[in-house]
Amino acid sequence: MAPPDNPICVALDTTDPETAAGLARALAGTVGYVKIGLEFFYAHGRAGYERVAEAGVPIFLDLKLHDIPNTVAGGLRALMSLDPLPAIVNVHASGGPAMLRAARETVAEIDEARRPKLIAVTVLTSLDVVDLTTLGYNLGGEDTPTGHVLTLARLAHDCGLDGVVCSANDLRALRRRVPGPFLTVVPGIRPENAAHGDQKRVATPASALADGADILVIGRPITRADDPAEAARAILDEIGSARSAARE
Ligand SMILES: O=C(O)c1cc(=O)[nH]c(=O)n1[C@@H]1O[C@H](COP(=O)(O)O)[C@@H](O)[C@H]1O
Repeated sequence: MAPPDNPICVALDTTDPETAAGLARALAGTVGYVKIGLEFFYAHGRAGYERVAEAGVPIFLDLKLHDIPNTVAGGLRALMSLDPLPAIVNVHASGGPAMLRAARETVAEIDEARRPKLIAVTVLTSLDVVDLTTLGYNLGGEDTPTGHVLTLARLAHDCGLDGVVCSANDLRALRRRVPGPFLTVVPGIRPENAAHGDQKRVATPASALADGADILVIGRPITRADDPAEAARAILDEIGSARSAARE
């Protein structure tokens, strides 16, 4: 799968439809995707989605489905009647192999040219090794969640999914150990000096791309800026400068 031309995906985490649609319009032409998540979709559903879609920016519909296979398939099938279809949809890899295959079969009902990419969330970027241990995961003495991310990524790959959501910290191991092409969508992105907020496993845009990210999911550092389009352009410039420096 070829990496997208513009890797920036902006998370429109708001319940205000004017704000979401206004951001999508302001960012059109500057970013590759916008992301609609739980907050906005629970508040405004299809109508809100269609309003954001009017800006013409491809949409990552981030609803992180996680349930029994039949329910996830039913939920995804309902989403496959959205117009326009999202470019990307996701489920939780920890829903297990039967659920992942059911999800894959459901999106495959759409013809290949229009079919949304289906990706799986591995370990949330808000969780660190202490959280995973609290949740009862045996990390085999490792001090990062990467081993668990790899297990879930291989599972998603073997079930026919198009890629994963993971942290930048997992990318090098993932690129070595999971065969490509496999889309890597990476949240927890923070430009130098930006507040981390609730994110625990973070990286700068340039380092995430250097380590193999295809898409960078960025919310608050762009949406809370005085001028979101300018903030997105500054991140693209930073990425461009880092790439030129790496080539020299
Ligand atoms: O699936 C996601 O997009 C996601 C997965 C993950 O592990 N971590 C994560 O932060 N996200 C999403 O990425 C966005 C990050 O937003 P900011 O922290 O504001 O940049 C939010 O919309 C999260 O829901």
